[in-house]
Amino acid sequence: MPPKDIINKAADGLDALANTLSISTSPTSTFHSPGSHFPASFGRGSRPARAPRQLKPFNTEDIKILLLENVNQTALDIFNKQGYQVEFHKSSLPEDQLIQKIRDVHVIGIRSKTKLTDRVLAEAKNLLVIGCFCIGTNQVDLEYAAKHGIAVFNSPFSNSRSVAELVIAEVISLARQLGDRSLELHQGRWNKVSSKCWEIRGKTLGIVGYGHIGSQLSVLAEAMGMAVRYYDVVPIMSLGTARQVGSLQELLQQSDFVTLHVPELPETKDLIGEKELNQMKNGSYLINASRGSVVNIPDLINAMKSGRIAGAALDVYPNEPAANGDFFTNDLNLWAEDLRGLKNIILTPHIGGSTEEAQSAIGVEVGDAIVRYVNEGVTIGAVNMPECTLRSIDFEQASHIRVIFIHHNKPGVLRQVNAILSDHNVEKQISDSRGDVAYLMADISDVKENERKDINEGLESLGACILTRVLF
Ligand SMILES: NC(=O)C1=CN([C@@H]2O[C@H](COP(=O)(O)OP(=O)(O)OC[C@H]3O[C@@H](n4cnc5c(N)ncnc54)[C@H](O)[C@@H]3O)[C@@H](O)[C@H]2O)C=CC1
Ligand SMILES: O=C(O)C(=O)COP(=O)(O)O
Repeated sequence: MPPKDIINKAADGLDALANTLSISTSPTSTFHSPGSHFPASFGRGSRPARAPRQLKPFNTEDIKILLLENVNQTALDIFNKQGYQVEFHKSSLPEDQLIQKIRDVHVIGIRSKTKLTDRVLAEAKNLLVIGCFCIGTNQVDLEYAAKHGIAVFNSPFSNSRSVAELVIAEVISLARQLGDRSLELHQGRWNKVSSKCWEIRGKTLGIVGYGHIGSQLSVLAEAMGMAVRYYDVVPIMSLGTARQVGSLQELLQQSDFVTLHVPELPETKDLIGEKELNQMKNGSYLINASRGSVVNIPDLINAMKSGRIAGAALDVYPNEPAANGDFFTNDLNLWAEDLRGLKNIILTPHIGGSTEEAQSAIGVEVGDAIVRYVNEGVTIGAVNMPECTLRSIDFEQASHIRVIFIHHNKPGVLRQVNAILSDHNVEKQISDSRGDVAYLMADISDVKENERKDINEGLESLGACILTRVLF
């Protein structure tokens, strides 16, 4: 009978998982070489390049992955190529079903809708990694995940351009009241007006949050002849002739259009409410494609009814329907029908990042990151773990193993780890910490099959252990 305990989550007693993963040193024909993600010279200095060995920690067919929210086909292709068992859903799941399913899987892939709270994650005893196939990670309890040895990856900028282009379209559409004119004609009404319709040339765009999306938008807006001002909590280099202003109030007072591109944080909740709407220019416009919590929508409704705000475009809402075809009514958000009844408001169903280009790029980016993490333990790009990598094990190094040890960041742990590894030659090692959690990778040479188990059990027995994985 082959030895089985290759992955163990010490804190949670992961016997069930361990029993499903059997050791095998012969890669299947579907196995995709993780080494191919890095240039051949990666980290090698002047040594001649040698073929990287595929780490094969276990039968990859045993890895179970739950993909929700219509994650792109590109990711499915990557996981299928690995032989992972993929369960795919087009929408998010109600919490009780999510809890049921998450108990079983090693990987979960979500987008912005699925909330992975501590309550849900507490049930995820087998979970190694979460892939957010989007930019935002506010839907995941990142700290809880890290403390339980669960890495989280996202795609930090693959849909930024799509959001920026949508916002440009909305600036013009609001200035020309396109939504209303189109709706009227769809209803058979001809209504040719120029009153309160404007060119955007020469107008000021105020960007709140000058990160990946805000700065991309800045370039597009200037190309359309707009003046750009931005407010951010950190100093950021201006692109083109855009100018950073010192306060949100200053930005609101100067801008004809205000657009929000901040993450969901406690500090950005209701960032725009009654006070801020009153600071905006009379007849100005508000665009929110960040998160629904950033704007106080009842206050916006009042400001639009009073005419202070001449138009708005919203792509995100505090509560969003779970699936296409679901209704956007007062059952979901108390003010939904009031909002829908306003003039010159563009309401879109969270489609800022929903383009073919963005979704296929995100599928590849997050899919690859997950495979690298599962197969090689590489955390580059993780949002809640220290970022560590080691150059791949060479093909000739057949008896080398890679040890991954996620642990509490306490004094003396590395001494204990090295005592366990001291009978072997540690070829290379890296260790880094992020808050309370530390991550160690070590490649060890000439380890016999029976010694792998000893190393695994030795590391697992340390009090600081969160998760030990032995890959070979
Ligand atoms: N509607 C959609 O489909 C999409 C929405 N998003 C949302 O857009 C957000 C922004 O995305 P990125 O530009 O990629 O993020 P980013 O992290 O590159 O930039 C965010 C910027 O906001 C700034 N910031 C943080 N708190 C602030 C505050 N209180 N006031 C002013 N600035 C503040 C940060 O310093 C940073 O420069 C994401 O977090 C996500 O929630 C992202 C992609 C698609
Ligand atoms: O990337 C983000 O943060 C987004 O908001 C896009 O979310 P989605 O992938 O459309 O659920």
